[in-house]
Amino acid sequence: MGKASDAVSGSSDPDVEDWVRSFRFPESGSPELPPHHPNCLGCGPANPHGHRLSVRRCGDGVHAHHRFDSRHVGAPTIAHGGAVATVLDDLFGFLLYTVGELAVTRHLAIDYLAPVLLDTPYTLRAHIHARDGRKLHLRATIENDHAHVVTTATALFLIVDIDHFLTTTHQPHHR
Ligand SMILES: CCCCC/C=C\C/C=C\C/C=C\C/C=C\CCCC(=O)SCCNC(=O)CCNC(=O)[C@H](O)C(C)(C)COP(=O)(O)OP(=O)(O)OC[C@H]1O[C@@H](n2cnc3c(N)ncnc32)[C@H](O)[C@@H]1OP(=O)(O)O
Repeated sequence: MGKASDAVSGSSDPDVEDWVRSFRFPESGSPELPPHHPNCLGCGPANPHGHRLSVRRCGDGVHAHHRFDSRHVGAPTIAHGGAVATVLDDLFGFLLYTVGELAVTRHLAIDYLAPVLLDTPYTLRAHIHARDGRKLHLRATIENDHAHVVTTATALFLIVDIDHFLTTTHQPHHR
């Protein structure tokens, strides 16, 4: 797959430029998918507040094993819904490795079917439900060790070019 930096047109932020220059889509055969940024809140190994999500390809989709911990408490023993959303958003992001295009979250919807418990193992899965031009319609589940689905999520990611990450001033978009 190509380098994301092929279309770089310049940036005022050297950190962003570095990220763009070094970003690679991994070979399609590799099951392990790397974090897209070391400080990412979802998957970055260098972020002390992060989830350090570790994601693999699984068929046409991706999957991960994850435990929320005491940093992610909402009510006692239960993970904060925002922490769950963070992890699902990041998991969706890993599908971009299977698409080979850069995209960002435009819409994220979550059904919290049952509490997600702290210090408890869960399996997360995501796949591309449909693609319509730039629009990627994505679906995900979180399942406990008894094969009960505790959370479902859908997302719309929109494919963007690299300039999206190099532009320092974005105008709001209205629907
Ligand atoms: C932190 C970012 C990291 C991203 C990394 C990317 C790639 C790296 C590759 C692999 C990485 C591995 C893991 C990644 C891990 C995590 C990823 C986290 C992802 C995020 O956390 S990312 C941050 C949050 N995200 C944003 O920061 C976006 C802010 N936003 C914008 O920057 C603009 O909003 C933009 C550019 C998205 C779109 O702007 P735009 O102007 O190009 O698009 P426009 O509005 O025209 O809509 C186009 C068509 O979508 C239709 N449409 C719109 N909304 C709809 C809805 N709700 N339902 C149904 N259809 C809808 C319209 O109706 C139209 O349809 P049509 O074309 O048919 O008319």
